[in-house]
Amino acid sequence: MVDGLRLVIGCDDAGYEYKEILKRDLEADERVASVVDVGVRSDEHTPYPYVGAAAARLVGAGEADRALLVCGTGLGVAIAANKVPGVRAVTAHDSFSVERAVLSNDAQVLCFGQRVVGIELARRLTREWLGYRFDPASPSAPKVMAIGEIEDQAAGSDPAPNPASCG
Ligand SMILES: O=C[C@H](O)[C@H](O)COP(=O)(O)O
Repeated sequence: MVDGLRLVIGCDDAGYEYKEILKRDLEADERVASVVDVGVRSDEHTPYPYVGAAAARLVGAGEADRALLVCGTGLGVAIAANKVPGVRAVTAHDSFSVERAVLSNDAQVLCFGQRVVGIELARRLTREWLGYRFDPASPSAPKVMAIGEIEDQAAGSDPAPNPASCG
């Protein structure tokens, strides 16, 4: 993946104000190629699982590189997004966790809680997040692959993962 990230942004009604602010920031960032807004709009009240899953499906299908999601806590949208095959979503409200979410976990989805973190910190964390790229040759890569193997096994298509494969 190179610069020019294709992003998705979404929220429930508890995350709407932050979503709008972060969306404007992303649209103005030269590292961002596109931003697709999956809602909600100001007059919508779609429950967070549907918004989280809609954003994650675009990532899982390869139509977007990453998603940024906001709900009250950042927890519900992450749980919903993680139900989509191939998607790794995290909630992170500190700089180190945002860095490791990409560099250790190759997480494509970052989630914030509007009721948890201040807007200026959320904006800063979003800027930092855009600068990280997962290295598929790093020692973290086999562990990320193991997550996929566990997912395949849970879907009933693969044998139980072998911990030795993580080194
Ligand atoms: O994780 C859930 C979110 O915080 C959501 O915005 C609020 O959910 P609730 O209304 O069920 O508390």
